[in-house]
Amino acid sequence: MYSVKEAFYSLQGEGGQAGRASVFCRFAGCNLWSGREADRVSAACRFCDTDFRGTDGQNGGRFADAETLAEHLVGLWEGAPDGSRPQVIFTGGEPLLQLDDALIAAMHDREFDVAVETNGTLAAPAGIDWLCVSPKGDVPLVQTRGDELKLVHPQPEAPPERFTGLDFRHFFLQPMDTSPLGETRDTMAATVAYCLANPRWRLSLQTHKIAGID
Ligand SMILES: C[S@@+](CC[C@H](N)C(=O)[O-])C[C@H]1O[C@@H](n2cnc3c(N)ncnc32)[C@H](O)[C@@H]1O
Ligand SMILES: Nc1nc2[nH]cc(C(=O)O)c2c(=O)[nH]1
Ligand code: SF4
Ligand SMILES: [Mg+2]
Repeated sequence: MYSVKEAFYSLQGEGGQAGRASVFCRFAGCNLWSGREADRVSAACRFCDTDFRGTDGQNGGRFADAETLAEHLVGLWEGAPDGSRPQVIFTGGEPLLQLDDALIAAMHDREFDVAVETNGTLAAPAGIDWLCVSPKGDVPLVQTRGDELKLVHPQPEAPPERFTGLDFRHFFLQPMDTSPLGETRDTMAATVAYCLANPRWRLSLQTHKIAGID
């Protein structure tokens, strides 16, 4: 059984695949925050910009098996058959609490590339085509390889230097959106300055927020 908060067709907003049309599957639940505002200050991850509680969002629900969920997600693809590969992005919440070999295989059977956005606290299954790991504070990192490491910045307990030795093809620094915290801190300047001084890091902006899309 899979619990999905919401699913939708949009453009990947962040990281090295930014701008690519994708079906998003947002799983319900996370191991670093309950999702309740009252718990935010005491959570292991405190700056989350996402509502991942329950299964009541657009195209959300509970799905009995991988084939059923895969059919549901394929049905949300709106792109023309132009020779490009369709992509599904599994996110959340924390997708690695639910994503398994059967669901990856079911999407591959339907000719979809599989991308994942994870906090890196759980080992990723094999066969993921684009793995994005986004470490959180002082929480131990288990998944130390992947396609991109996308660090939200600044996090006093997660300085970028801690991660440059890891096995990733791309290193992105993404300015923290402080609006979920009810703050208006300028995180952009520090993020730009770090990338200018440390050129193996590239700037990742949340372009979907600029574009006004999901
Ligand atoms: C909502 S998380 C879900 C996937 C997974 N739990 C994770 O943290 O990577 C998706 C992406 O949004 C990023 N993110 C969450 N809150 C953010 C914020 N306030 N500002 C910038 N990025 C944020 C996360 O770091 C992650 O890369
Ligand atoms: N457009 C868009 N791109 C995204 N990339 C990662 C997202 C996420 O919440 O995991 C996200 C999202 O929520 N929307
Ligand atoms: S780990 Fe990801 S989904 Fe969980 S609270 Fe943090 S940003 Fe949100
Ligand atoms: Mg998001």
